[in-house]
Amino acid sequence: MSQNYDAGMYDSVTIKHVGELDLIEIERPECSASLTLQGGQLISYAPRGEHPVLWRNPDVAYQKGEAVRQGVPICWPWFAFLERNADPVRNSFPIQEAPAHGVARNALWRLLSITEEETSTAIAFELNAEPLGLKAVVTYRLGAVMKMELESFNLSDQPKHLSCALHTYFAVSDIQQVSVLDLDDLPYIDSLRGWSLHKQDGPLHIAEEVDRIYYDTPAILRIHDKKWERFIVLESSESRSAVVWNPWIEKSKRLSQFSPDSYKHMLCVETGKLLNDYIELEPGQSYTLDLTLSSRR
Ligand SMILES: O=P(O)(O)OC[C@H]1O[C@H](O)[C@H](O)[C@@H](O)[C@@H]1O
Repeated sequence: MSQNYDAGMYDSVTIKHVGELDLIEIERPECSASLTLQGGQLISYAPRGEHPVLWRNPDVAYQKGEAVRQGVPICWPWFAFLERNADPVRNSFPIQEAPAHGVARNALWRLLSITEEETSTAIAFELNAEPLGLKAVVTYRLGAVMKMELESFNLSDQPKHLSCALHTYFAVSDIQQVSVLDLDDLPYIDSLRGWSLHKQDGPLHIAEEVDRIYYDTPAILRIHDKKWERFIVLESSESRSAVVWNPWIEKSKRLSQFSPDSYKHMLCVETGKLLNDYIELEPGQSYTLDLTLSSRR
């Protein structure tokens, strides 16, 4: 690893070079996981003895400067195309040709700390986005559950408004066997139907391309997987919006690092601060978005 770091200091941590990136691998009695400094990203996570919570993409490229389509890419400090964001977010970043999903996921973050705790390993990364007047720190706690916190800091002397998403690729047995619970009655924007507003009726079953932003989401969302007889539970005390995305057949053909059949084995539920649920930061202020993932019978 290019950064000053001695893997030998930690029982649960090893470093592996894959493609062009270094992966930090965690093996503990409670779980296995891997992370990379690029994107400050969690790449894999599986509680011991269980199906992985995060999808393992067989086509993933570990290339410098290219987002890794797996795990939890961090979309920050805006989600999707900047021009699709609320006015205060757009106005905070008066830049030409803003990259989709912000600047964090392709950038090299700095390792801040690794701490071995009694039942988890904690790892923190920092991204100094000085030109945007911002800094981000992400902290992961990897144990029988996965806890992460994404802190955004306003380093500038102007108020800043930002959006973000924890673009989580979940592993599913078979996309036709899963449903997303806890969305009933919620409003959502459907980006595949001209960004029109709709209302969810019952659990969400995926049987075609889906790309939606749900509002007013509760603190807990669940993905029910009938075949694997499990619920993945997403908990966030701060997020009130979430994207649900599956590219299905046609869009899969246009995606990088994605096999034609991969849509059957993944589902993105992206806990976030999106559209009008954006983050407001006064100069010097910070904000923490939290997410806990667990797998239950
Ligand atoms: O291909 P990417 O830039 O990684 O984006 C992948 C997907 O991210 C989100 O889920 C968006 O809602 C989708 O519209 C987009 O296709």
